[in-house]
Amino acid sequence: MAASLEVFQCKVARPFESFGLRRSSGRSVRCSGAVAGRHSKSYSVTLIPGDGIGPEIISVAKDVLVLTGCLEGIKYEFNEVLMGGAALDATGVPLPDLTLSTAKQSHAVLLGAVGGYKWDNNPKSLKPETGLLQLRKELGVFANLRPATVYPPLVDASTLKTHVAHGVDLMLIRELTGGIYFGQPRGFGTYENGEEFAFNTEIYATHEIDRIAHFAFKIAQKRRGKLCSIDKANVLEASMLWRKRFLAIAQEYPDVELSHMYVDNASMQLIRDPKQFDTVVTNNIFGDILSDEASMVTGSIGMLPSASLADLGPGVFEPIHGSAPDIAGQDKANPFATVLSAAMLLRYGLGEEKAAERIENAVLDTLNRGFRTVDIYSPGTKLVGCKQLGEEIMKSVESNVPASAAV
Ligand SMILES: NC(=O)c1ccc[n+]([C@@H]2O[C@H](COP(=O)([O-])OP(=O)(O)OC[C@H]3O[C@@H](n4cnc5c(N)ncnc54)[C@H](O)[C@@H]3O)[C@@H](O)[C@H]2O)c1
Ligand SMILES: CC(C)[C@H](C(=O)O)[C@@H](O)C(=O)O
Ligand SMILES: [Mg+2]
Repeated sequence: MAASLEVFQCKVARPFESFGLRRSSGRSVRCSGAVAGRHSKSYSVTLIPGDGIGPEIISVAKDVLVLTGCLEGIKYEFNEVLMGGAALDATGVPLPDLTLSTAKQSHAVLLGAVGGYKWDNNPKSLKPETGLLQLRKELGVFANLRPATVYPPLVDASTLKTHVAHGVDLMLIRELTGGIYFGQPRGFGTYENGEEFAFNTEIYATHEIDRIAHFAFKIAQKRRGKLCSIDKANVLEASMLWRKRFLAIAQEYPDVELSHMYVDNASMQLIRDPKQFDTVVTNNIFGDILSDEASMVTGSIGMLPSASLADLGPGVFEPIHGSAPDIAGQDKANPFATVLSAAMLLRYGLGEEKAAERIENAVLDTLNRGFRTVDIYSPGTKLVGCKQLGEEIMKSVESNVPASAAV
């Protein structure tokens, strides 16, 4: 398998001239001289399309990144590599060495999703998802930001009542490299009577709790100063230590109001009154589950992006959803979560705040202009496929209507 090095080139479907882009050969495009001349910064980005709808949504997000770069003076060197099922088929392993080394050497990783029916019965070491977990662990991306924002034009897409969903803006922080996902011992066994058993270990060391706690308090400080830690400290020892450490570390953040909630209650409160939450922090497994739940408050799992960050080194930016094998290859996938992940890549991975805002403005503008994929469609809006939605997002990137001016 070879990484394809692509310097600031992409395939887009609409007339590139209107974006200040020009065709170089075939369907590839580059920035026109005038636009390209403004480039001052250059970053290497590892692209991992993965499986299922992964390639469809990554293609849109890449186009959006390139166009935004043209307009904001940012240049990328893209390295596209394999992971998950695609890597298993090509190389026999879910995370090839080349993928890991490429990711480690880059400024940021933009990921689609992995997994699919074909590999569902593989042994654990040969599952596509194992490649993703290895990548997260190897890059040390312990802090996973999953923002759930209800965009006003999408309030009708939420399955919740309008007054419940309207105005929701919460940041779920998930610990990503510890807990039951990685805890030892784990495995399968057989009792003497022949009955099979299987087990996993929910385990957190103090340093793992402390670093996610400091991270969460700092994010809460930048938001509305409210942090809710979600655990199961009435039952689980790992949660008892989690709560003890959060209480201790809270002393260092007197400006943040810390509260605690059991995970079963939290899953109910998220649906009852999601606006009560500002910043939420939880462990690996609870964060996985609660973020899928939070996504439906916003209208669709196709709307939630994520940023996975390490103390040092590249972050991983990916939608929270999976490879959606049920709609793969049908041009039905919602690319917004991946496009918003590209915005998080610019903000948290590269420190390019203005470019991140341009993409976020474009998402809101595209929604305001009425374009929807089927998962967020409601009567009176315009139903389009993944590709066409990508083209509409590109138009909005170019026009850059600020969110404050949005209708
Ligand atoms: N980060 C990842 O790579 C990741 C995350 C979750 C699941 N997975 C894998 O994905 C595969 C499928 O898992 P699943 O079905 O449980 O979850 P999923 O998130 O892939 O799909 C759940 C449902 O949501 C829909 N959906 C998901 N993303 C969508 C989008 N962008 N636009 C429109 N609809 C969308 C799907 O069509 C499906 O009906 C499994 O192999 C799983 O392990 C991977
Ligand atoms: C695919 C799987 C390993 C992954 C997880 O459980 O972390 C996914 O569900 C997610 O939310 O990113
Ligand atoms: Mg998940």
